[in-house]
Amino acid sequence: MRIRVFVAGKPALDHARRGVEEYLKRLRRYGNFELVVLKAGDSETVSAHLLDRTEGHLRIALDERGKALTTQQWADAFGQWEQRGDLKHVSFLIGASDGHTEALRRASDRIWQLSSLTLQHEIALVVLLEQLYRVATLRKGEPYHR
Ligand SMILES: C[S@@+](CC[C@H](N)C(=O)[O-])C[C@H]1O[C@@H](n2cnc3c(N)ncnc32)[C@H](O)[C@@H]1O
Repeated sequence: MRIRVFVAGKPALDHARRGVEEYLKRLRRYGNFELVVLKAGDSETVSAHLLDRTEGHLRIALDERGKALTTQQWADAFGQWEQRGDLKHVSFLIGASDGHTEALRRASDRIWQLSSLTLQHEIALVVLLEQLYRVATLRKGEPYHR
């Protein structure tokens, strides 16, 4: 199962770029994680590209209005997806400055939040990668998550 994180535009904020690099480096030990950076643009364009690039994937739209889950619930969801023999790609989708379009929300399998606060998209990316790292260590029984 390949886990992809999609974001529009390379992180420009220095602190976000360093956070992204750090968690991607840490995630390398845990298998198939990839960050895909799409061209930046308005919500319509970015959502259309996200849909185009994730055809056939299990799509998780990240959105402040989404469902709030615990880290353990994220880990349980990963476990269930792995049990499914048919699931090759799970993709996490971060939206543009004005968020995801309604079409993308409808086409997503899950809509999850990272918090109920509105985060700048590069900060949302760092929080998401840290959470994926946390889930990976939790599932291996490693002591990072407590
Ligand atoms: C600046 S936010 C967009 C805010 C926009 N007003 C909206 O209604 O979605 C850009 C992207 O960052 C991600 N994001 C920001 N805050 C988030 C949160 N608390 N939980 C999950 N994703 C978030 C989402 O993918 C969002 O589309």
